Amino acid sequence: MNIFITGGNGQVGFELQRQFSLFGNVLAPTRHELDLTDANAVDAYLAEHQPALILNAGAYTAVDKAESEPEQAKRLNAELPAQLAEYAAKHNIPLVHYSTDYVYPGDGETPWQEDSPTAPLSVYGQTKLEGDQAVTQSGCQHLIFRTSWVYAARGNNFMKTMLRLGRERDALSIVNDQIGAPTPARLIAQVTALAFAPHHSPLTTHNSPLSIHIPSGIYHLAPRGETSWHGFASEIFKQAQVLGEELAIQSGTVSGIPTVEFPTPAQRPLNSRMRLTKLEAALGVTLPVWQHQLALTLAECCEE
Ligand SMILES: NC(=O)C1=CN([C@@H]2O[C@H](COP(=O)(O)OP(=O)(O)OC[C@H]3O[C@@H](n4cnc5c(N)ncnc54)[C@H](OP(=O)(O)O)[C@@H]3O)[C@@H](O)[C@H]2O)C=CC1
Ligand SMILES: Cc1cn([C@H]2C[C@H](O)[C@@H](COP(=O)(O)OP(=O)(O)O[C@H]3O[C@@H](C)C(=O)[C@@H](O)[C@H]3O)O2)c(=O)[nH]c1=O
Ligand SMILES: [Mg+2]
Repeated sequence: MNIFITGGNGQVGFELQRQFSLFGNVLAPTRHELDLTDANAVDAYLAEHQPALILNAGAYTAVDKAESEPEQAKRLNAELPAQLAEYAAKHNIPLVHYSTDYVYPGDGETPWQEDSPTAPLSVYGQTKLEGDQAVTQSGCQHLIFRTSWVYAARGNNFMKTMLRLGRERDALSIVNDQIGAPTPARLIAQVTALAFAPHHSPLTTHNSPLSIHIPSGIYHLAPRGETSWHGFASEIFKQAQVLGEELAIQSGTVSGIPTVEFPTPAQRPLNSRMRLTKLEAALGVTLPVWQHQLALTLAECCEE
């Protein structure tokens, strides 16, 4: 059975390749093998490989650049998921899709729920929302995991930017009024796999490893707890130092600044808090706290 992973070289897609290789034959074409902006090529790929499951981790994730490349962002973030969902509905196969805290307006301090009103502040957020809506409306079996602040030992992310800057500089200013939860790509892939692998007992009827065993819908997926980007950066430096990283910066010397002092092309939400109870209840799990998840990820990239 073929499992088609888009964006398999990205942060989430790579970890999905690890987890789902137990469940079937993983197909994860690189951008040279399959250009996801080419709708005809995607159709031809689907027709040739007849996947039994699609995990859509491909996306346009350059938040600032999306402001000046809205068409490209829309193709990857809105039209591609619509196309995959249409295929999934027609062939009665499940689709997993990934979404973002940037679909929410970011006001207030109350954690968002999956059915909270959306109001994206950026092109990236708007195109991601259109993707979510297309998947929801397609009628296919689906899971949409809304996650936030994704990082991993490989790929481009805030943690790796901070490790690089922390080696080069002895002072940094980081925004302290955007609040959310940093999520390791590996946690996202583990949780995705759990949604496909129910506990078996000899008394239960066999479930296919390629069918979803929780209701279709949107689920928030992040670790427990909350912090700011400044808090995340400070914790990265504190933990990296303990692991023996040679840093020019001390965790205590990172200055916190308001968003208005760090102008960027795209506006980002101040409140990215997300309630996690829907996912925890559906899967029967307790999500781990973000600090311990950071330790696991840092150990991977700070180890000599
Ligand atoms: N990163 C984050 O902080 C967050 C991400 N998400 C969502 O999670 C999902 C996964 O994100 P993440 O793993 O971080 O993203 P990455 O940017 O790490 O990976 C995206 C993948 O898509 C591929 N891709 C992009 N354009 C094309 C194209 N034209 N043809 C073929 N492949 C293409 C990239 O290929 P290549 O490797 O060649 O560039 C890459 O493998 C996305 O839906 C994202 O919106 C949600 C919340 C936070
Ligand atoms: C490098 C740097 C960033 N910042 C700020 C800018 C921004 O508000 C915050 C994080 O920077 P980033 O560029 O990593 O942020 P960004 O790329 O917007 O991260 C987002 O990516 C998309 C794909 C998502 O879906 C979101 O969940 C979120 O993870 O830190 C500083 O304050 N100082 C700095 O030196
Ligand atoms: Mg980024």
